[in-house]
Amino acid sequence: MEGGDHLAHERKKAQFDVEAMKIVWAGSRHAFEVSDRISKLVASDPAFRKDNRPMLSRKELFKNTLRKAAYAWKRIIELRLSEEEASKLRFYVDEPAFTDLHWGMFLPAIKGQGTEEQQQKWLPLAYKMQIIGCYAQTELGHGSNSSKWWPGGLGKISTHAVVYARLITDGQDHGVHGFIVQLRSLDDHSPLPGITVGDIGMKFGNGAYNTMDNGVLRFDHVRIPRDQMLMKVSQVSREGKYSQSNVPRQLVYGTMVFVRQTIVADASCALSRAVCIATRYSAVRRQFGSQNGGPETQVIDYKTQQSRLFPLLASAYAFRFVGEWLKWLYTDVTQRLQANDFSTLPEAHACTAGLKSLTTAATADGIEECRKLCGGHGYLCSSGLPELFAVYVPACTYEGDNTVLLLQVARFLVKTLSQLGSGKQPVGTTAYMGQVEHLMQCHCNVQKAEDWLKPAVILEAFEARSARMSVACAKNLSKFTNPEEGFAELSGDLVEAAIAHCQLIIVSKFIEKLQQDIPGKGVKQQLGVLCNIYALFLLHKHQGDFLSTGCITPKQAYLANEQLRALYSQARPNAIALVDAFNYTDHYLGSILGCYDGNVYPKLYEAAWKDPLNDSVVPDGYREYIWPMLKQQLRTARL
Ligand SMILES: CC(C)(COP(=O)(O)OP(=O)(O)OC[C@H]1O[C@@H](n2cnc3c(N)ncnc32)[C@H](O)[C@@H]1OP(=O)(O)O)[C@@H](O)C(=O)NCCC(=O)NCCSC(=O)/C=C/CC(=O)O
Ligand SMILES: Cc1cc2nc3c(=O)[nH]c(=O)nc-3n(C[C@H](O)[C@H](O)[C@H](O)COP(=O)(O)OP(=O)(O)OC[C@H]3O[C@@H](n4cnc5c(N)ncnc54)[C@H](O)[C@@H]3O)c2cc1C
Repeated sequence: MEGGDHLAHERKKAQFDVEAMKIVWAGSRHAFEVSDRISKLVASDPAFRKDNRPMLSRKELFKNTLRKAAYAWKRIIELRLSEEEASKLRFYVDEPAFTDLHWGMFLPAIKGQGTEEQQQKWLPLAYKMQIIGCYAQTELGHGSNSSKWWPGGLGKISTHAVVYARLITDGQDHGVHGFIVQLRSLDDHSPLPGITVGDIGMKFGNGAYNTMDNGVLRFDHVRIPRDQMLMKVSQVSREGKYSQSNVPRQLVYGTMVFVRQTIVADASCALSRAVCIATRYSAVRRQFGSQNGGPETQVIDYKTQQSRLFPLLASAYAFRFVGEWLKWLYTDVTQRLQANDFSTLPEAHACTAGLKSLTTAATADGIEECRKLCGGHGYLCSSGLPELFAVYVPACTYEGDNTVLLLQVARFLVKTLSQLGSGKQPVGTTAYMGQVEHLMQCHCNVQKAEDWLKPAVILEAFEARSARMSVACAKNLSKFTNPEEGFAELSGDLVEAAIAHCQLIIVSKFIEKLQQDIPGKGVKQQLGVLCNIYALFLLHKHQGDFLSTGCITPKQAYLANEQLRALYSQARPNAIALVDAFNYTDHYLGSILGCYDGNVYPKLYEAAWKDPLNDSVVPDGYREYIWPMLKQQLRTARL
């Protein structure tokens, strides 16, 4: 390796089998092999180069994305890639594009809400990319009748859209329904009569999400054929008669449940990527602390650096496992829906909404923290972190604003509690509410720091905190005569209760993961350390909740923090190997600071000279603006 492996000494410190951890991270040997093969395929193909993105104008950037998308599709066909491989290829190309919405929302919306007949008609066209679709729900203003605004892929490329609009028959408003609408001619791509469509303009960050054509759409007397209304949930007959299938109306929002579940898995990817960069760089970077003329301290050895970095490393793993579980939950609810069992839909909605909110918020904040952990160099585009942040941060808003989603979770929690009175036993992620009487009065029995390593102790503390916060909200709500008024007044507390519940889910799924058989020397032990870091970090951060609800004492909070410090020391020698287990190529990371060999400084130096500003020694504009100014100063000085 050119320049040698500057992190080799760190890799030797690992106390576990990194190859085995790679399989755990990927989810299975098969998933690992697909991911490994496809990531290398993308990394080795110059057509997928991405380091020039920050330098390109919007038009160049967008055209480049179209080129990459077409080339990716060509490779998918040539190599006869499976759906799984093709989706990995798009993932590793790592550039937001209209194809994300085509595959990620347009197709799932038709699958989830279209009748068999509609699926047979539209899906083959979409699978072969003979039509390109987007998902048009959000409006410019309020309501479902102004202009669509934001849909990705809509602005310049989509030929079709699933449009959400109010259905009115015989003067009666039946609420929002999905319709497949053709937007553009399949011959010359011009908008069809009555359709106004275009891009909404530049977004946050240079390059970044500007590869996407988020769009605006208006209709003027556009006729949508009756059979293009998605009719699985409700139907309109030829005579204009409206009817509903014997299924919950909420299925209209099913695409969001699907996509939110994928967003949780994506959060672990984005966070792990930032953490990989910050961890490798923290091991390379030395700053101060030299004794007797020896080398300066690696910044990763500073406890403050560890207390900021290692919880993020642990969160990346936690989100990975909760994402895996959420995928299982989604598959389970889908199978039940097919068998007309709708009982788990509200829980699936609450879990996907809440976990989407929690994981995206923590990831967006985590990426920014990683930038700061890399000091000044983190601010350079070549660190990969500014672009990653700019691309990632809208995840806190799209697919439902995070606060709005937490309010959905809060409604579910309040409903669950109110049903306890009627004897309905909560199941799944709310099963703990069934022991609410115990959880309202139990005492944490931690007496020494190591007691905090017991999974049962951690679980009970998180369950008690969540139950007590939800019960407090329910009690306060009961004081209002108008429940909606009460909900609005107490929404801040309700959001906090929802956060406590979702944190409990993540912690409990990490603990459940550790109860499985996990092969590989030291792998389970390292995951145990990360699980405890994740749980105790949350406990430390939210100790106000735990203390004010009386779940723990101040002494126990102190002991949790003491244990946390000890866990950081255990994680330290394994840190580099734990990020190597993500198996990211340098191409995917897109970061000089995070490169595998840790040969950061020569690469930074070399990259600087490639900046277009360094093409000439004297910059454009010097003669025009600076030289006359200097000359003027010179003249004044001589006078
Ligand atoms: C779905 C919204 C718009 C509904 O709002 P509203 O009409 O006010 O209804 P309620 O919030 O009162 O809910 C009624 C009822 O339905 C349940 N419910 C809500 N959502 C779902 C769901 N997804 N699945 C199942 N059930 C659901 C809710 O619990 C209530 O049940 P009750 O038993 O209590 O009656 C609103 O809730 C919402 O989700 N807003 C967010 C809008 C959103 O996510 N938009 C996404 C646009 S696409 C996008 O952003 C794409 C991004 C790009 C990319 O992903 O790359
Ligand atoms: C990059 C990007 C891509 C997108 N892609 C798509 C797409 O492909 N298709 C599509 O249809 N849409 C898309 N969207 C739109 C996205 O789904 C919406 O922006 C999102 O759902 C939030 O809705 P809003 O913009 O109307 O925010 P608002 O609802 O106006 O939120 C503004 C503020 O009000 C608060 N608020 C709103 N309602 C409540 C409430 N009931 N109680 C308390 N507080 C509240 C919110 O918390 C927030 O702080 C995209 C958005 C972005 C940024």
